[in-house]
Amino acid sequence: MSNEKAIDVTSEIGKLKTVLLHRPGRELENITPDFMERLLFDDIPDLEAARKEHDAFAQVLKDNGVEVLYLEELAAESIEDKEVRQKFIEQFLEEAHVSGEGTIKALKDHFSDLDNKELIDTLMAGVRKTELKDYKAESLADMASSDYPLVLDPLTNLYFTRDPFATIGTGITINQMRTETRNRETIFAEYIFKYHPRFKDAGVPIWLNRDEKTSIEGGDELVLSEKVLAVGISQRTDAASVEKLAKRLFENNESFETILAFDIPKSRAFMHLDTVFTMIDHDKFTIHPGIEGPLTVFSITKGKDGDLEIERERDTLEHLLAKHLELDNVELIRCAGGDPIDAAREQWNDGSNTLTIAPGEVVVYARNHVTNRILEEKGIKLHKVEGTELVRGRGGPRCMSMPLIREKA
Ligand SMILES: NC(=O)NCCC[C@H](N)C(=O)O
Repeated sequence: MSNEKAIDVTSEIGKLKTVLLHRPGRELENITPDFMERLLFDDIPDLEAARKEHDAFAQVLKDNGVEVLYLEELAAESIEDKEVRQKFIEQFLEEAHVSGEGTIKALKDHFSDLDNKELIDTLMAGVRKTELKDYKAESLADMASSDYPLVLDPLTNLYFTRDPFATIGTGITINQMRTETRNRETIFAEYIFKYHPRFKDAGVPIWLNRDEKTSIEGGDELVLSEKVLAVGISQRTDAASVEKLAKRLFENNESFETILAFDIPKSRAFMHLDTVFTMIDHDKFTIHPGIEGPLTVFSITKGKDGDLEIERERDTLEHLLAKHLELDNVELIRCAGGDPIDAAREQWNDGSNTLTIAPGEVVVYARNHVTNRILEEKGIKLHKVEGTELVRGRGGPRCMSMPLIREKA
């Protein structure tokens, strides 16, 4: 590789160079109505249609000069060493709480026939009881009856690559996720940054790791500029994680000077900050009007002796963003223009969740036509993609992408 850094993201809007995606896999075919809520889905997607939509999304990125990397490929390339592969399987099964010696043995036999890519796809998809041949009950845990049809749960949310780890500057946070169902997603990041040839010797700092006691998810982590981050305190991210992140960044001399903590309502519709607020140009942001009333913003800066200086911002969001980003003005573009019915409908379908691929140029779901028309009227260039199946997991283009490298904005 050239002298480019492995990770380099100092804004939400600089031209996107390299991005990480996950093509929806068989995990979506292990969602059933009974377990849908726990798996964080609101409906059952059609895998083939979801893949078509996702491929079209990836194509838009490639057509715009973006290098697209796939999580499943990087993960497979990270476990080429036999011992690493073995360790990975052990850790994965342990964290999945697979119990029963017979079950574990049958799963390991099942995996032994698979090459690395097939293994990763299978671990992502989960394993049904009916897939295990030659299964012999050996322990009480194997023998006790259970109606549960899976021996290994699927990781249904992997195509939302934004959340399990997140890039900030030249480093990453490997996230302690809020929910049990998403926590194993971060094992892939652990192995990629430890063992993948592209990343292992690149000295990528890990600002927060997956064993933290408080949670944070990438949808709450927004890099507004080289100096300013916005982090949501949300249904998924604890205030304590924001403080830890601030300390780690300030201690390690990254360029960041201010963290704006956005305290947003804790609800499923607004699960992360990026479901209600994204940056789309130097001075333009999308926002869902539903959070403007209840929103409180705190600014966190470096205090004395390693302490943090925390202040509650009293100004309007426009003014405080302009002040911290050193701009004369900023414009907030309201989801569906603020119409209470259209805004609620379109935010639910990720109308505020844009992926910016260059200043003033974003990828959006075509279905949010009221918001899209307003963005176009404001001079934003839109790449519209279909998201009828993808949106059933409640995430949009920003949620489905993790930028690894952006040009300076
Ligand atoms: N950044 C995001 O808002 N990601 C969307 C995640 C959706 C997923 N079904 C979840 O509930 O975690």
